[in-house]
Formats: sequence, structure tokens, C-alpha cells
Amino acid sequence: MIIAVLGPKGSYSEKAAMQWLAENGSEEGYILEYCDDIQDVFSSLATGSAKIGITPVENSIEGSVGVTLDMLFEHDVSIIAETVVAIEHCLLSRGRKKDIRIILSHPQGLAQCRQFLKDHFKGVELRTTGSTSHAAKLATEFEEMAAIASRESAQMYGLEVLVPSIQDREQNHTRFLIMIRSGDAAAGSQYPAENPAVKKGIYTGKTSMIVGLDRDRPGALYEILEEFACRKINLTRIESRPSKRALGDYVFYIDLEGHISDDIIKDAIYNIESKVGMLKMLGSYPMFKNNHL
Ligand SMILES: O=C(O)C(=O)Cc1ccccc1
Repeated sequence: MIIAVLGPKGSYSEKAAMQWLAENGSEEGYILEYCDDIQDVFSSLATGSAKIGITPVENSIEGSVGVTLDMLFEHDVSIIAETVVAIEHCLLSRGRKKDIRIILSHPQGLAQCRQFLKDHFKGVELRTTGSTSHAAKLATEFEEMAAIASRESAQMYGLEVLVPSIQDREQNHTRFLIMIRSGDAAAGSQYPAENPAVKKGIYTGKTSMIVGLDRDRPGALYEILEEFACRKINLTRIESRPSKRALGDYVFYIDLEGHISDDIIKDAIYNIESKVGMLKMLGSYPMFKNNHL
């Protein structure tokens, strides 16, 4: 089974993949395909090159990963799981701190360390890369380059950790989605919609969807949310994103507690379908639970 993640080796997406496989007790029989960026992870799923794709979707400091949200809208994928990874960014380089002229990272890495960069590297050029591990790999080439990436990347690419734990808040977590191509039974069969673990109550189910309202009018969003509220369905996230059709036109990304195999969830969605212009189900899957977070 091929799993597409952000590459090269040492990315947080790779960490997410290993963590998710360990959580499921299936660390063997998987091959990682390292992609240049988030779009390529989705393309890899679309072409069938990989059966599973893993990308970051949300960070506790910086918020949503817009590209992943956009790709979820554009591609026929189903979310089969989520996992949350603790992120410790470090400043890595071959050179010395005073010689650093360029700092590289994934846009999320730069954003999560914004204050650190302002306080210690004002005026230094910031460059974005497809992943933090790509930044680390590039930083091996010149002494005046540094990367914001994980401690593991330092080891992997032979860089020094100049400054550890540089994110703007000590607590830093990123949620990753584990996805398959919609209807890809071969990859999905291990994690079926009727997930027995969810049924047994070991996991709480989570359901994700994208909703587009038919037209802008008072109360349109309220009417959707009412279908959840009246059934005591808890939303864990709601986020608007430009529909890209016109300025001020939005779609809503909604996550809620409950599995599509639960009657009340089915019922709520059935009622919502007649009220919206567009409803795209992204999947029902076990909610990530870790008491240490
Ligand atoms: O670039 C990576 O390593 C990723 O997996 C994306 C990312 C970047 C920064 C924080 C969390 C995830």
C-alpha cells in the first residue's frame, strides 16, 4: 500500500503517517511516496499512484491550511482518519547564527515562528518551500541558509540545531487528514464507513462536509446549523472559505461529532440537503483522541 506524504524524508507529514500507522498497529507493508507539495499528494491519489494521502489541515497557532481545504473541494477524496502531531520547530543550519542571511520553510513553518523571526532575524530574507524537510535539505547547500524544520530533519540532513523550539507558542499541534480516493474500496476496506470501533463506542465518530448556500439571504446559515442544534449534534469546527466564484461568496467547512451510520446524523444531513445549493460529504471517521494533548 503506497502512502503519499510531503517529502523529502523528515517532513511532519511523514511523522503523521508513522504515527497513524502505529495507532493502527500496522507499520509494515506500507511504502511512502514523497511528494513536492500538498497539491501533488492529491494528484497522486487522483492518478491512483498512491492509495492513501496524508496532508496537514489545521494548526493550533496558524489555523487552517488553505491549500488542503481547497483540494478537498476540488478532488474526489474521502477522509478515513485524522491524527494530531505535536510540532517542535527548530532553526537548523550548517553555518553559524550570525551568518544566516536566508531562512527557508513551509509557509506554515514561517507563520508559526513569526514572532521569533521578527525578534531575532529582522530583515533576513524568508523563502517558502513545499515542506519543512525540503527547506532542511536546501539549507545543507550554503552556510548562510537556515531552515525551520524538525529536530529529526537536522539529524537526517546533517545540520546543527541552532535554536530549538522556536514556535511562537510552546504548545503547537497540527491535525493531519488521512484520505483515499472516493469509492476506492481497496484502500478503504480496512476503515469502512460502518467502522466497528466507532459502533462499539471505542471511538467517537467525526463527520466532515462542505456546504454551499443556494443564495445569500438572512438566516441561510442559521437554518443549516439549526438542523444540528435541534438534534444536539456537536460541531467541532466551522470555517468559511472563498468559493472562488466571486468576492464575498463562500462555502462552509463543517466538522461534527457523530458518524454517518448514526441515524441522527443521517437525518440531519437528509434535511440539510434540501436547503443548500451544494453539499459535499468528505467522510466519517474515528475522531482523534489523545489525553496528553
Ligand atoms: O512541511 C512539513 O513538514 C509538513 O508536513 C507541513 C507542515 C509544516 C509546518 C507545520 C506542520 C506541518
